[in-house]
Amino acid sequence: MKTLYDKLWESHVVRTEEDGTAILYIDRHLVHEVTSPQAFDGLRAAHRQPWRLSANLAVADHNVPTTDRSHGIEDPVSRLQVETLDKNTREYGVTYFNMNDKRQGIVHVIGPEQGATLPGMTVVCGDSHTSTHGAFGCLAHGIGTSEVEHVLATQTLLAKKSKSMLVQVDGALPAGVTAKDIVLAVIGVIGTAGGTGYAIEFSGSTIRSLSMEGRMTVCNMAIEAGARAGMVGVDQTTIDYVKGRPFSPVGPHWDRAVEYWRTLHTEPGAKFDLVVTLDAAQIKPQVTWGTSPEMVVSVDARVPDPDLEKDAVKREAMEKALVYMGLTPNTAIEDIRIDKVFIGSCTNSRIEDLRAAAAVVRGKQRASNVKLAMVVPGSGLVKEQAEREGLDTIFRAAGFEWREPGCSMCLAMNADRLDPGERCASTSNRNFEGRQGQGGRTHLVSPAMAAAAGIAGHFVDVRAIR
Ligand SMILES: CC(C)[C@H](C(=O)O)[C@@H](O)C(=O)O
Ligand code: SF4
Repeated sequence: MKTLYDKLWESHVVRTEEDGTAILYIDRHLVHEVTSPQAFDGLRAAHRQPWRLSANLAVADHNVPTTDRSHGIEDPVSRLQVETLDKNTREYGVTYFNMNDKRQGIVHVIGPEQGATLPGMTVVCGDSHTSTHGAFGCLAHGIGTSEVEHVLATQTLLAKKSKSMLVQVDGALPAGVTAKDIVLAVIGVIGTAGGTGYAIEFSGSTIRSLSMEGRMTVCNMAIEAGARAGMVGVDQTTIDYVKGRPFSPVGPHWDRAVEYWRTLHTEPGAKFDLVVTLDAAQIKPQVTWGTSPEMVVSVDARVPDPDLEKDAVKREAMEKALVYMGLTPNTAIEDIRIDKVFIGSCTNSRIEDLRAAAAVVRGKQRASNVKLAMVVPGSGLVKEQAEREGLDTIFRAAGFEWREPGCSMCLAMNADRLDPGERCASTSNRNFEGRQGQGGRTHLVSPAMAAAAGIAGHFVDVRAIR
């Protein structure tokens, strides 16, 4: 009996050495400006050409401004980064969505949106959140810059098979609880090292009931649980999403593909190295309080007290995090006031996320203590769709800024950032020290929770305002 991971692995192994090192064939290589310059330099130095040009798709996302782009990029570092990708993709003929192309967006949003990510593929990118694409029944993970060069040159990757973990979530998701809350709750249970050495398959009736957007949110954060890859088996939801996208197969190719894709799930009785189960009914909206995604509690809880932690290492980490976050133990999460709101990132910038946030802010006003609330769509196409639905008008009327697509304040490689000491309700995936700007304080939440915090000025339980 095979797991989905076994099937994906076996169908891509070119050769396995005695020590288990394998050469994996790569179907899709996504490229962005941060991790590709040296790879292209290496290719150039070795007088090599990309092995299979059409497997590559490039986009600029991390360094692009989210304000008017018609005059280019002001910051010289970001400008050089993006111009280098412009130049490299032109020189090698790689398909590229430049920053003024409406298909441009965060690499993990545009891959699926374009149908460049298809079930059964191996998908890599020089970016840790490539795990997102596993939502399509893909084996998808991040690679380093030297591996980017290797994939460009050979269309293969050296890899070792991971252990397998099943995260099984069953039951109906309570109102106001989202895919983001599921994955934060999972990380709260297994910890940020819990997935180390594993490929995680997310399964169970709750996961199956999620849209593709929700499944992507869950797989996106598999990396924050320490796993290299996260994945979900293919079902009708997957196939419906993929149909008719620009890079998707058509005609007889489509039919044959669908037939194969339907086999991409774990067989009943297949064994996993580790199984973790969660009851969806027990999951509440989640808010991180610390500087690691595992430092997370439910919105109706309080900031934990390190004095109650028996493990000395953990206690010290908690104390340090609380100092950085400027929080006092036992403060009710709902009493934490915020300065900024960021709705965006490859975790939560898809149409469904923007709809959920807009539903909360509709007809209301940003709190006076919230200096900035920004909504950054994941791609130009998401932006266009949202505008068709009037979501931009709802956000603007509520005092939220409506921006151009990109990574933005998820990691502050562009002009969007927190000032030292500022506290942010953010829909992104990492709350590390300085992640959103030096000295900035990040609380990870779902889009609805971020929107609600922007209106109230502090965290509130979205279940209460529905
Ligand atoms: C810049 C890039 C290499 C990085 C990653 O790998 O994840 C970034 O996207 C992030 O989220 O920290
Ligand atoms: S949105 Fe954030 S997490 Fe995603 S790729 Fe960009 S920087 Fe990385």
